[in-house]
Amino acid sequence: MSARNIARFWEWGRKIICVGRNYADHAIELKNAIPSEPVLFLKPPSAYVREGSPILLPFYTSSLHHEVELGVVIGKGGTAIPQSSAMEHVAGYVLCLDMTARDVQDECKSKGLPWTLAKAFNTSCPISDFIPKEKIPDPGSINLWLKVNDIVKQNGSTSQMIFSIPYLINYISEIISLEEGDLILTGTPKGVSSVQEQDELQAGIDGIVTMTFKVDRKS
Ligand SMILES: O=C([O-])CC(=O)C(=O)O
Ligand SMILES: [Mg+2]
Repeated sequence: MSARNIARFWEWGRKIICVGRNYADHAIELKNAIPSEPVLFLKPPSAYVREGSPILLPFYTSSLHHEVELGVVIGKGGTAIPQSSAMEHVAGYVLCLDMTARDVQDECKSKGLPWTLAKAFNTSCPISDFIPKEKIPDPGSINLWLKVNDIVKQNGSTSQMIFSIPYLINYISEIISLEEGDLILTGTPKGVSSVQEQDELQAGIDGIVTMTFKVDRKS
């Protein structure tokens, strides 16, 4: 049997752990409090979608939002990983979209219900090609951007994150053990907005990667 290739981690069926409200400007735009601890939720591996396939609008939303985020791919698992060695557990990165049915999330929030329908549906996690760790020596100071139909909507630096990548790896792994092939979505900067059928989403990390996805309705 050939060794598994971390560059195709999305095929392994591992978990996707998402951090919410990790940028103050995005917490403020949605009128949420700035968190004192990371806000966590999960997506299943069936949320992955790769370039060439569309992002499918769930039938139950009329406000599908884009959230561009840096994804951290775990290369070495662990429990209660100390911050000081956290980066040794990182294999690389991907650019991600945390697609969110915002109207459904608002309803869940008002009823005190979990965000599963808003965040975890099929194609809710578009990802770029795998970016080896060496290509991003300082993941705490890169620029993420997203355009809808060529109009810039999001443009933010990971230096604005409230909780750093080592902090998040330590915090998460105290609660949920991390495994090789897991992905951590680190939160979105401000500028989220809703997309429609046939819109084209383009996103990138300056100088590193770009990706393009079309929005479609399930036929
Ligand atoms: O739904 C939200 O706004 C929380 C979230 O995922 C983020 O901040 O990236
Ligand atoms: Mg998000």
